[in-house]
Amino acid sequence: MTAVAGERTPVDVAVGVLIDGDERFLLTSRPPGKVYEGYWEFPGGKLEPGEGVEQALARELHEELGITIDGAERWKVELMDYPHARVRLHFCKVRRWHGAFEMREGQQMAWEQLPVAVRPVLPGTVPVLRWLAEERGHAGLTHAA
Ligand SMILES: Nc1nc2c([nH]c(=O)n2[C@H]2C[C@H](O)[C@@H](COP(=O)(O)OP(=O)(O)OP(=O)(O)O)O2)c(=O)[nH]1
Repeated sequence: MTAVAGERTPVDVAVGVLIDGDERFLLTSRPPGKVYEGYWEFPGGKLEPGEGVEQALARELHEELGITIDGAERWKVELMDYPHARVRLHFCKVRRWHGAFEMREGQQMAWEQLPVAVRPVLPGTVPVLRWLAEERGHAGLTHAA
């Protein structure tokens, strides 16, 4: 059977754009053993059956980072086609959380400003950096090539 990219059913993914009091945003590196290992992204993960976006986001951020979020604001939705999957990314801004950060999957974390210092960033992360740049009136590069 031939799989045509456009025909694949997208997998819904909840993604958190955590923003601190200095307007820095949190990036995490993809853990060892996952596709795009070592690439930097906004933390999150796939919705489980029956879950909503906010619920999945709260669960994933707790599982991966050890924090409990106090609300999330839906921001943007983006469809991405990768060779391994077609994903619908639900980006949510998170400004309040509690608990200490623990990298529970062996990933790394970095609080970033534009342009982002860490590299490489995941392809699905690039548009988010552009939206942040637009909101913030940041001209020029958003990340290193
Ligand atoms: N978390 C996250 N995933 C992203 C971003 N951009 C982007 O294209 N993706 C893609 C990569 C993956 O194909 C998918 C997220 O799936 P994942 O494998 O990280 O999710 P998961 O934690 O549920 O993984 P698993 O349990 O199936 O191993 O979304 C992003 O900024 N953050």
